[in-house]
Amino acid sequence: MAVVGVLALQGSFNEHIAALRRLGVKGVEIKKPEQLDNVASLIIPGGESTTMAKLAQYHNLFPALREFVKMGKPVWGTCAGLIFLANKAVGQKIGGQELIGGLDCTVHRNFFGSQIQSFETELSVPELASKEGGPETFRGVFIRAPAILEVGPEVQVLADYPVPSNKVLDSNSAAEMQEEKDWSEEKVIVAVRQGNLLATAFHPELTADTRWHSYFLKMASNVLEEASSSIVAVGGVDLSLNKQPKNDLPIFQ
Ligand SMILES: NC(=O)CC[C@H](N)C(=O)O
Repeated sequence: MAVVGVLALQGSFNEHIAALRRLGVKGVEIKKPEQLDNVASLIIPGGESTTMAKLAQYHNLFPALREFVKMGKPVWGTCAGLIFLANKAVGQKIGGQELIGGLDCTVHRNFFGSQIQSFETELSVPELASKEGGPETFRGVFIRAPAILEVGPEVQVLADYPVPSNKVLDSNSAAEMQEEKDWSEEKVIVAVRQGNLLATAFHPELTADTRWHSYFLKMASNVLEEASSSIVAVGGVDLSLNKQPKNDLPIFQ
């Protein structure tokens, strides 16, 4: 199994590396653009997306990260990493922040409120249920978490979470949301997959449950296998790695 790169600018990269280690897989820290050449897949951890974006700009990582995504290499973004991968982010500071883009969705950066409105919940994730009938629920750790408000047609929703419908419209704090008794329910999306991209609004690396990491490793090996078989199919010209994301550039707000 090839090593997995973990973007190590800020946030929970050590926890991702430890989770990979528990599965017998080596995670390597990525801090510079050229280090991306040594890995076949990448995890972008949670943390503080504006800080991470500033550090990524400082190290000139954005062009290489966009190229990595565009080439169809497997990438998983957790929490701030999800924000990084989104084509469009709302609820940001004026001026916004640079994104990698590629994931056809609109993400709300602090949808569930501030740090003190962080929470844990059991999520239903049918994709994680084992064939032997293992649990399909997963303990979602949401820390100042984003939520996905809209997805494009190529995005597969893996998990969602119920919230009051007016919350989706005007994004009050999670505390206000709990106080409103007579809310009608709507759902926001908290885990998605789009081809080579996986994104979760919560932090699987902060739990002892490695099923999301296993899911990503399996997804990555399938994506890479498909890519290498298409190289053989077209005599050395890898068409699958020239796929363009739906929207070429992320929108900054
Ligand atoms: N836990 C997290 O990764 C929080 C992400 C945070 N909402 C941000 O904008 O960076």
